[in-house]
Amino acid sequence: MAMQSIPSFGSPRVQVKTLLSMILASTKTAMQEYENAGFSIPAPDSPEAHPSDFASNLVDLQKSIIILEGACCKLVQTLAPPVHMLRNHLMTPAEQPCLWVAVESKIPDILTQSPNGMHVNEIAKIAPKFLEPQKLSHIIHFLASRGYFREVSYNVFANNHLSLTLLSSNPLLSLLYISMKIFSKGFGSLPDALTDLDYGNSKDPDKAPFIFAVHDNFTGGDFFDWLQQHPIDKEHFAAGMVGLNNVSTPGLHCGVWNELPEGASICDVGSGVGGFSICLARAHPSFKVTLVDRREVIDQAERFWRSEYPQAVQDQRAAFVSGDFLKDIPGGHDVYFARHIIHDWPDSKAIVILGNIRRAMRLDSRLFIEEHILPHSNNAKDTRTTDLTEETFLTGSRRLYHLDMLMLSMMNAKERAIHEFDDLGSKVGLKIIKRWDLLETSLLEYAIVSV
Ligand SMILES: C[S@@+](CC[C@H](N)C(=O)[O-])C[C@H]1O[C@@H](n2cnc3c(N)ncnc32)[C@H](O)[C@@H]1O
Repeated sequence: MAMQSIPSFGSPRVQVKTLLSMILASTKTAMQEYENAGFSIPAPDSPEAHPSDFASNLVDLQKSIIILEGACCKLVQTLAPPVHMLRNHLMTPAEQPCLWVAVESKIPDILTQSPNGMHVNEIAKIAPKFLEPQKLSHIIHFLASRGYFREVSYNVFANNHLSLTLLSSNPLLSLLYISMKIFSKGFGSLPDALTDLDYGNSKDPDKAPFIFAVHDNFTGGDFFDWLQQHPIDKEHFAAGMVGLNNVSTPGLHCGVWNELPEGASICDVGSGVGGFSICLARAHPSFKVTLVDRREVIDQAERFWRSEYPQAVQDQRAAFVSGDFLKDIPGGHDVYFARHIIHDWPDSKAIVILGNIRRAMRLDSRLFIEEHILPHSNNAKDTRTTDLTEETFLTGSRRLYHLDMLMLSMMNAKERAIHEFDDLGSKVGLKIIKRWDLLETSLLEYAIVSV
């Protein structure tokens, strides 16, 4: 897509025109991408999934959607009175709980039996948990106003394209659960935790805002320690990570994995249950994958692989090592890979993890870190642009800053800009030698610079 840019100081009229042309261009690109991939444009009211829903390689489509979304928001923000925007933000707390009521009561699953719609009284009768029909009507009306479900006639609802994402088979819903039940505790305590003398000044994960919220009922430690003491939450966290992998596979499609020799051994540091490495092992059956995580998670990982990919376990192409990456990481692998690990930790601990990986590496080992990268820069000439460019909308994606806040509130950690990843590496004799753009994340390759 051609890049458009105007100075941020252009007149509002010019800005509006630029935004409109971005909206037009990105809409055309999105439509073209569907056509190029052989798909029709999805119908929002359709009660059936669209074949593109499961296509993870439509990167240009995803890019055009990010630009379209950013430009639409900016346009509304430009033209709307500011209190309009503020009032919109005041409404967000109801969204996740209402979505979760729909999921837990299996409303989308129930509606698949009735594509032309079902009365709310009937839905309430079939729902697995007690739901008072009038209250349920409030919930579904609210969700329909947000684009989930279609109201066919008064109080008669049908699934639509968006509500299909709430089917109980979608593992990503575990992220909705942890977001609503767990992450909300961290966010909710931010104002008090940030101004608390003890917690506010600390960069220790054991003193993160989330721990401030739960400390009365917690024996101490960081969020991952807390998770181990809460089995249902732990299961949801693992499932959510797997679900996330299903919607963010460009990392797998990036050419680097094809460069590796047959039989390469890959150490997935902080693997979780192996949402990424199970896809990697399937795509490259000669690779040997070693998963490293906390003991309880590694037990969970082994169960997950035995159920999802037993052949790999039987052929000893997957090994499960319990350990603490803040202490030690198994040595001698061809490749070290860590996805969404460094962002979980403040600098002092991130340096320890990278240092341990560095010590585990052979001189010819390769190291790949997959993370979100903030668009800040420490180069004065290269500071984040305030121009209205497509690049601005891509890198300034709101999800990035949401994650940054999430890391702060859960672990006193953060998302980082590229120079911060450079700085971390330089502390332990590593240097970034290549960056692959994976749309929302980047894959950074580090090499050893000092022995
Ligand atoms: C955000 S998850 C990322 C999981 C996986 N890399 C992925 O992308 O799906 C962070 C992982 O780090 C693990 N972890 C946290 N502290 C750890 C420690 N001290 N040693 C080993 N693993 C740890 C957690 O159990 C969790 O599985």
